Amino acid sequence: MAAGGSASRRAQEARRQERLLREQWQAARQQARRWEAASEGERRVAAQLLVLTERGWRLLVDRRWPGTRAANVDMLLVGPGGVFVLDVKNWRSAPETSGGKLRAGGEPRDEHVAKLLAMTKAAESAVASLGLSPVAVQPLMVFAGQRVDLELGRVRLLGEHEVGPALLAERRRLGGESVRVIADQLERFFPEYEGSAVTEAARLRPQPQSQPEQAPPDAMFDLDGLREAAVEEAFRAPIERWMTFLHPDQVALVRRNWAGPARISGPAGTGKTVVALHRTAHLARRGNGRILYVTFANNLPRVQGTFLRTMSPAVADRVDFRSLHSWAQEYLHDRGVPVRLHRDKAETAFSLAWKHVGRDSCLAEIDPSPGYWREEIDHVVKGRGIASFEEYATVPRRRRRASLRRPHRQAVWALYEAYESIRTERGVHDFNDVLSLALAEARRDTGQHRYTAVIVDEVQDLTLVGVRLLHALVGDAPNGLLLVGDGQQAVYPGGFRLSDAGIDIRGDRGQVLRTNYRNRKEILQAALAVVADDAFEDIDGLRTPGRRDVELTYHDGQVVRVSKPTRAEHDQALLDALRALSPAARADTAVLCPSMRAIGHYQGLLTRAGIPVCLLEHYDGRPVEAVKLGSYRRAKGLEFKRVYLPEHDAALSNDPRTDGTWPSETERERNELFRSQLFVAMTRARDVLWLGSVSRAPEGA
Ligand SMILES: Nc1ncnc2c1ncn2[C@@H]1O[C@H](COP(=O)(O)OP(=O)(O)OP(=O)(O)O)[C@@H](O)[C@H]1O
Repeated sequence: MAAGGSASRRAQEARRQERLLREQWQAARQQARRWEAASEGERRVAAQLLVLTERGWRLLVDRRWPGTRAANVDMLLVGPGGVFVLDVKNWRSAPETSGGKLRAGGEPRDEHVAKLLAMTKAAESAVASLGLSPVAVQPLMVFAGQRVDLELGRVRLLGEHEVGPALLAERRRLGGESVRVIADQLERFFPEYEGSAVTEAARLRPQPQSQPEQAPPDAMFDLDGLREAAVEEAFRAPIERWMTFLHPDQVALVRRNWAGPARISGPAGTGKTVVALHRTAHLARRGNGRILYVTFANNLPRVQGTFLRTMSPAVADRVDFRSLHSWAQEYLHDRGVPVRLHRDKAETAFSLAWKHVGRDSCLAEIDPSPGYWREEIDHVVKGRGIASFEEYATVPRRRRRASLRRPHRQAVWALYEAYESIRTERGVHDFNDVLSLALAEARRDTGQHRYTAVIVDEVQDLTLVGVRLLHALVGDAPNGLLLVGDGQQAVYPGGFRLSDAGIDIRGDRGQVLRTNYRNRKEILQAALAVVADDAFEDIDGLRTPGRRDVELTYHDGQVVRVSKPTRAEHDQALLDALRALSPAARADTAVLCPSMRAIGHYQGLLTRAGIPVCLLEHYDGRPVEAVKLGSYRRAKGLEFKRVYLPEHDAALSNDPRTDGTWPSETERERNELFRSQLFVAMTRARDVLWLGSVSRAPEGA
């Protein structure tokens, strides 16, 4: 990803790099020539790598592998591109890979791969306490005298000619100080090898050129590859810090072996997604199987896929980032199961059912709006896969406020049956049907499991059937199912417990993160104030108070409250605030709205004002110099430096009637859900949270 730069700037940089590299290459050749015990091929490999030491890399050569009696590690290289564990091979035949196996000269050579992977694991352990993610530690086999560029699982195989450019082309992960600290740590962990023929001086420092030698022409080395990579490196943007460094406790979760399904929970902004992404990359690098990373929302998988590709490009093609419903549809299609998903026709079927059996039933006394009963069918009846009235009659309706007595449940059941009969008659499926069909299919699917791991982000948004489906894909396999989420951020009605899904998470397989790395203190406090009175039940069945204890990393945030008497003035204040931002600042800014109608309104407003807008449904995580615009729900899992919430309190009827009771249980439930959504929207802000209100003067005032 080279950023910008005119052609002449690039040409200039190329000439500068060429000059520099020639000098560095001469010095490196002379230094490597002093390594008498090494073969000529190994010396040439070392010379390439010594060029890197002039560019901020540290090279450790011939180190002892702790925990083994006499084994050694050929080279460890630490630099801007991360940590590399190198095994240098002087084979006569070129390596070949096929079917995940390594061969050379017709002979299997897999034991070399296994050994290198074990050394890499030791290096990962050595740096885990520094918070370095295992995705930044990579095994490399380098072949003296060969031209090679292959991959075998997570191991990269490079020829002596390719290794230098490949390492320079690595994304920048580490700054100078990190390189120093990590190299020092590795030096301590992998001590000097006593039998080493390489002197300490040669190992670490370029030698003074006391006896200048004219380096002979070297057929294997030409500067083109290195120069190209060096120019690219000079133009590349630095990578986000979290893509390399985590808290050591987070690294431990990334690397942990779990004997069965596991769960990571924790309040907003505590790094759940970051840990899930690093773990995904780690599992993908460790094995050869495919991994499914799934969320409920459509846009989130795209964004997370972009992050993973940046963080660990080598394994990105073995991870499917999908929304649950699109994955389920594709799965059914692959299995030859016909699906006729039609949202509008299903909607019409429900409207007819409501007209025939709902509207005049006892349900209207509890809530006259058909929406509430549609949710009951979607999230409770079908979402839980309830197949008989007897089951529905006694089911605990989690996170549903209105208490339904038997006649009400009978009326719901009649409405459900009417809906199902009209829907079936019209030959259409709704979203819940897609998941139920996929679950039935997955349970029948006795063939090869297509995934070795399934990672579910924002699990609290799924229905019970959705979770059962994902569980069915990997069962209770070790490191198979990982559920990541936070019940406080549930933005859909209804809910379930893990025990309802037959998922048993015990002991260290349930982990809680507690340090918020995203929100400034003021922002988090404002957000927690919204849900302070809303205790919630998470999927483990635990009840937690709304105002949770969270450890905070950052302070000095800004909560800006703007209240105007009219919508026009309110909107003007929003535009003024957005106009004051530079184009680059707009790239990290979001305007979030509670409804589609509001999104339409603000899209028009911003566009007319000449402020570029990128709708969240089109956002894929790559930087774009436009203000992001979308619903509270679509903002799930994302974050922005600045978040603007126009008319944020318009839908909050936060004042119970004067006698302290709510107008109705269902209205209370709707308010609670809205507050959760607002909480999610507010906690997307890192540094600035803008809260707009229209404080219309009371009638007649
Ligand atoms: N160890 C860390 N050091 C610095 N920043 C971190 C660390 N862990 C996570 N972060 C940052 O904290 C922010 C929140 O992380 P993340 O989105 O993973 O949290 P989350 O728990 O999934 O949040 P939410 O539930 O609100 O969606 C991100 O900017 C992430 O880069």
